Amino acid sequence: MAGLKDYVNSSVADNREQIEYHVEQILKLIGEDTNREGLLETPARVTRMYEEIFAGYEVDPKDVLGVTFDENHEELVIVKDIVFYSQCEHHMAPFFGKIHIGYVPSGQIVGLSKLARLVEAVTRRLQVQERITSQIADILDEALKPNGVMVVVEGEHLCMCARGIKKPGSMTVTSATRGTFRENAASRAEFLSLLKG
Ligand SMILES: Nc1nc2c(ncn2[C@@H]2O[C@H](COP(=O)(O)OP(=O)(O)OP(=O)(O)O)[C@@H](O)[C@H]2O)c(=O)[nH]1
Ligand SMILES: [Zn+2]
Repeated sequence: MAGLKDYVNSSVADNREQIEYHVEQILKLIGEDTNREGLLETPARVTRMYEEIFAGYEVDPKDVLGVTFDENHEELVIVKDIVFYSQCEHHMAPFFGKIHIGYVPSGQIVGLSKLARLVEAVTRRLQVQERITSQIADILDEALKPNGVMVVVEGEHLCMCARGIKKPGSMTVTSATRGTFRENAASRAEFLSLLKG
């Protein structure tokens, strides 16, 4: 069997058969009968699901903000409540919630849908919440060179609810600030007050 490094830069679509094979092995190893009717299609279903939940590997998040527009608006722009679903890299268990993105342009704006596309590209892969938060802030900062960026992520982690410490309902909140939001408490306060509205 090929070693892991042979698969660097490959994706679910390149490896469907192998993934199906290994899912079937896991089903056997947990004591299941892989010939029973309900499980016959499960390796293929799991592989199709992986194509969706790991679709981020097909995209370079930096490419999502490739098109920007010249615009003189230099006040806060926020897109809030962008729903995300990701997989924690420690347990491969889902975590999900909402992402709020704000920036103060400095000559360049970006199509609003591109912010949601950026969320998809960054979250549809194995992640930790902190890295999602800082990657979104850094990619926006790099692409738009704005006066400031602030990202807040609220996530519920199934690895903390369904297993381990078992604390359903606990919410992890992470934030990243760049530029004016890092330097200026009033900017952070304005962003947070607009999230409440
Ligand atoms: N910082 C951070 N931790 C995460 C995230 N997702 C999962 N974790 C944590 O990753 C840690 C992995 O800890 P380990 O001690 O290696 O694994 P474990 O024995 O399964 O840990 P428990 O969950 O405490 O049972 C756990 O504390 C998880 O809560 C995340 O997005 N950010
Ligand atoms: Zn986890």
